[in-house]
Amino acid sequence: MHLIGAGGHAKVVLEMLSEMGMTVHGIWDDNPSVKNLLGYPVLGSVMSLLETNPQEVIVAIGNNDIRRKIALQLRAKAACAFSKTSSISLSAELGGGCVVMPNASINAGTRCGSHVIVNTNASVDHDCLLGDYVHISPQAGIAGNVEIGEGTHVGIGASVIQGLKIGKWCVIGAGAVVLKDLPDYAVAVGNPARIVKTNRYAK
Ligand SMILES: CC(=O)SCCNC(=O)CCNC(=O)[C@H](O)C(C)(C)COP(=O)(O)OP(=O)(O)OC[C@H]1O[C@@H](n2cnc3c(N)ncnc32)[C@H](O)[C@@H]1OP(=O)(O)O
Repeated sequence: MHLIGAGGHAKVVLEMLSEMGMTVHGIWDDNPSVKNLLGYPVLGSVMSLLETNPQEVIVAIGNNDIRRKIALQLRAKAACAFSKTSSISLSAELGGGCVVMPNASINAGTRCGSHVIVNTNASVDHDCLLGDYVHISPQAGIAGNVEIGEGTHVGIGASVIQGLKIGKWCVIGAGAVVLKDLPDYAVAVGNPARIVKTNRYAK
């Protein structure tokens, strides 16, 4: 197993992989000034890893758009990482590359696409649908039957009430309380959440 990314998010993922008893063969990052992660050496750039045709990789980068760009270049199996303190329903379905952090919950009937992050203490309740590259930040709460489109970032401590449809590549600000559907690319903040701008970087 190889780990792409050597930042803070990767550090938490690395600890979870070690808890799971997985052997990490190498850590790779495009920032040459990062030399090691938790005592593991950083071996080189992402491209230098991809040229070796690795068998199994986890893209441990918190930024949804960067994670997507790297994931699209992968031919290797995208591995998942789960904290032993996370709670994932047996009826939930997760795609490749998903990461579920300590004390996060994913309840019955929820389906996550690929490379989804459910961060520390976040709660995704029953029958939700999370698109590829979604990131649910620490302490965020997603009620039942919520649909969240590809690449959307739900900020730390935000809440989304039941049954809503959130578009793709949205950003929901820290602590926002979302009471209505949001269109694609919306950046929404506050309680109740209001759209303040458009997220253009991923268009
Ligand atoms: C383990 C980890 O670390 S996971 C990472 C967790 N990180 C997060 O959850 C970060 C979430 N990001 C935010 O909340 C950001 O503030 C964003 C993305 C919503 C907006 O950031 P920017 O695009 O830089 O916008 P900017 O800071 O210019 O804010 C625009 C307006 O919205 C307001 N605003 C921004 N964020 C919020 C917020 N969370 N709640 C209320 N108002 C907010 C600003 O005060 C500003 O208002 P003004 O125009 O009246 O001055």
